[in-house]
Amino acid sequence: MSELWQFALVGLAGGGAYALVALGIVAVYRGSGILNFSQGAIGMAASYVFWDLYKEGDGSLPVVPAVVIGVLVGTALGVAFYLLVVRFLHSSSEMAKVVATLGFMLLLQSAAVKIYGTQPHLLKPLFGDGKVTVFGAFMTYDTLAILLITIALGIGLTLLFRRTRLGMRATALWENPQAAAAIGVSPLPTGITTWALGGAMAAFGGILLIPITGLTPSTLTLLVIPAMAAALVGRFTGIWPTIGVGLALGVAESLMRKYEINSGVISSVPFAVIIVVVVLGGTALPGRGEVLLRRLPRVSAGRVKPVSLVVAAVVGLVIAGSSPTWGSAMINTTVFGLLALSVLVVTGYAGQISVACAALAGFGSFVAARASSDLHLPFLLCLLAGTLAAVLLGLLIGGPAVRVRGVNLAIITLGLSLAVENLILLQPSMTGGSDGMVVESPTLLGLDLNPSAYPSRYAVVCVVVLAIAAVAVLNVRRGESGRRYLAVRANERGAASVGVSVAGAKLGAFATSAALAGLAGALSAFRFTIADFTGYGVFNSITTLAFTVVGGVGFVAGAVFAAVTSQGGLFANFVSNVLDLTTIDAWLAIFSGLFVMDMMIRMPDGVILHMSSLKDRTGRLLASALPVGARARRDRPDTARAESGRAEPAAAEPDASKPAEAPVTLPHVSGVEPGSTVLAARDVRVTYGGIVAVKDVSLELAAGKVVGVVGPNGAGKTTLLDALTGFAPSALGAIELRGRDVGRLKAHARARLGMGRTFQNLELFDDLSVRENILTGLDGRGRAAYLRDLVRPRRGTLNEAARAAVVLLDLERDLDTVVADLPQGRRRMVAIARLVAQQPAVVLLDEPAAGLNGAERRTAGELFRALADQLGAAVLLVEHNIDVVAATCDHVIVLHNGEVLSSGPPAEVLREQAVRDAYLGRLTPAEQVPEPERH
Ligand SMILES: Nc1ncnc2c1ncn2[C@@H]1O[C@H](COP(=O)(O)OP(=O)(O)OP(=O)(O)O)[C@@H](O)[C@H]1O
Repeated sequence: MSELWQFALVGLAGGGAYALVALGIVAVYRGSGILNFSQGAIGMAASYVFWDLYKEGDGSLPVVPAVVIGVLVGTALGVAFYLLVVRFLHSSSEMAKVVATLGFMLLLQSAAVKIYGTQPHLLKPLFGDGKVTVFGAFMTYDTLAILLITIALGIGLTLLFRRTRLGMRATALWENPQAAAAIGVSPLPTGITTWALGGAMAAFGGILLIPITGLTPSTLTLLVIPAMAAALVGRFTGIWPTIGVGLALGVAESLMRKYEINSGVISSVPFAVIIVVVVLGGTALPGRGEVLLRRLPRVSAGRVKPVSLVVAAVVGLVIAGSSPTWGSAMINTTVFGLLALSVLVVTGYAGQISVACAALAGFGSFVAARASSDLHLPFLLCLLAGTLAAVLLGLLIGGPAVRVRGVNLAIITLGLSLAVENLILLQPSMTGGSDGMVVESPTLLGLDLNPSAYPSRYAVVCVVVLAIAAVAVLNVRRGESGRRYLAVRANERGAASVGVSVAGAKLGAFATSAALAGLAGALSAFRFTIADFTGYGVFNSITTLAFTVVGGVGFVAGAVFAAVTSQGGLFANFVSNVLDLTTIDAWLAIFSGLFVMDMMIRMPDGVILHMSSLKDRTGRLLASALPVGARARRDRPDTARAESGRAEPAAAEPDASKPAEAPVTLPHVSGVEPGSTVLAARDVRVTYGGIVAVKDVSLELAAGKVVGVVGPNGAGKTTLLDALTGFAPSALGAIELRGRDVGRLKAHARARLGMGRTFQNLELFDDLSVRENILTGLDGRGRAAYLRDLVRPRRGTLNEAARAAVVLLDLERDLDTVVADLPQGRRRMVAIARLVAQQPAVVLLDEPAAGLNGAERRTAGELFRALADQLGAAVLLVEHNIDVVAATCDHVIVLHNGEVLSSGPPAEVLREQAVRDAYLGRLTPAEQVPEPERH
């Protein structure tokens, strides 16, 4: 027992350092809304300065002034990064913010390697060898100091955010930046202060940790991962939960050390526990209002341009074959290119910030090498084995993405990559350690491809593989799976409402991405006679993500750009061998970090989009100088659209824009008898904590009838819709759709069975075109699409119902317009067209006429009626506008405080005194409830 206690006390030192770094992350997040992945790197840089000055008494300064200067350096780094980078990112995407901090991390890390090298430095305890006794066990002065400082900073930060004007301003800015800006709160003072504090805490944590972990550029930089995990449990704002988890992590690691548990396990298990906690606390779909409208990186239309492809492949082959050095650089480039494509699929298309590609590649490499060295499988089968193994691991790493999103997912994937690295890739018993594993020389059709002997031959194979992968990734973009990914990336709730399995799409993206990474790793396994797996650390994942985002994370050309400029790639070979600048490598790494930050400020959509718009502008300039005939030939209408990443028109389909010869009608939903009960709900109840939002509501919806639901704000109308459609996880009660119990089905499964809905805030896919928004509701739902689209993408066509809706709602001209560019009234029409296209048997409309003008409201009212009369659907209409309700509905239900106050024909119900009191009380006696136009 006392021994356990002793180990627990020892663990408090490391845990305190985790907590200190994590507290810095919390301070910075609360002050500027940014999760600083460079927190550990700031601590590392400051620690090197301290170590340089102190060097265990050999330097020029005693410990205290050296610590003070180290902490000041950390403070200055934090403030400088805020002033030069962060403050320009306030309206940037989450991804740009993450990548900018990763860029700073790369900059500090490569600068430290350049200046100090990678050899570890050790220090004796900073506060001497003294100890205090705590319940029979010893605690060193260092540990005591770390603990006291952590607790003092915890109290200080709590007071800062609760009691000071600056802290309250920080909270205001964090909770509602627009409102805070409107009352004149400037983000600058809070930003500077919190980044200064963050930098100081990172420095403190780093310096105090040197005697425990030693000092290397990577150890302290990677401290950010457990620190992020601790801050994640405290949701990046809770100071004391963060401290508690940080300390617990350190203690757990120390206790495992007592039982001599494998070091890989020690560094992975506590973290794994945190991941489980966070994943269990996550949700399958974001809640109402949780989806923030944010700018997403642009994505290409996915057109394969055969000429560009052939030119690129020929250039690649020529370079690959030109000399062994270029061949080698080409192998590096293509391997990086595959990794970048893997990032493109999961992060660019599906919007999941995953920092795991190197771990997946490492695993693919490991399995391919084992297949060669143990099973002596032929080269191609080894590649296949590596690829498939990575897919399995990818599904495992992607698992949390089903319930965790955004930067939280970035942290979790980082942690899982670290676990893969520690548990598999760095385990000598499995991989042969630094000795590596002997692989057989690769051959193809009898041709020896041994990269050491024939780098050009192997490079040619790699170029062909990359070209095929690039075409497959472009195909995915044009297919059903691509639309699913983009729908999920844009709006998970909207995607589920049209029947897309959000979890399925995320896992599909993770699997495809893992296949590409695994293939990259498998190709690398044969790079030399001995495969080693030490080069697949999290820094490689970070660099790949950062470079791909800089190139353009939505564009295959962006991935190629990232590959060409990567370490050891074609550009680096050009600089070191053609320009003969052999010492450039370290500088290139430093410039890369600077470049990444600069790009996130100036061109967050990537270099490629910028180059393409430059090309566009030059083209237009040239065109204006050309004779008229030549100009007409040049100005093909689809050029700008394809290059700007806008959607291209789908394959041949009847032209919806032609004037209709007969009045357009919506085609009848098949298999639904007019007047039959389509949806029956009994005793539906939804609670949110202590609030009962819907109290035992029962209702029936019949085909061809419109039921209106009215009630004051907060009556529970939307919650009732959420419960019926599967968006309220806490809902109880029985819900039957066409006689089938759907109460336990997820939202997307109910949508597939014919339950269509709109949302108050529309939940459209803002960065997709109107046509693509509608197509997402029409696409097939099979899993086969994830494989089939790689080869034969289904571009999709608008069905009869969609075409009719497009004409009825006057959307013909907007079909290829990106939805974000439409005014609100037109966006409402898109939401309705997307719904109609699915030909649902039940239609649930949540305030669909809100914000429409008088004429638009009348058209909308007619359309809601047509949904029942022509489409034959059972319609439930939540609406505040009594004119619309009276004119459209056959039956009205009045909700008040979650309960049915009254129900019946509109003319009767809307006249009831109790209803008027509850909801219509604002009407004067002179005002009459209009007579319904029909029953
Ligand atoms: N996610 C949630 N967490 C906690 N309470 C919630 C949540 N969603 C809704 N509520 C509460 O449930 C009650 C019903 O809200 P709901 O939005 O369904 O009403 P509503 O009739 O649709 O109102 P409105 O007309 O303003 O849209 C309200 O008291 C609301 O505050």
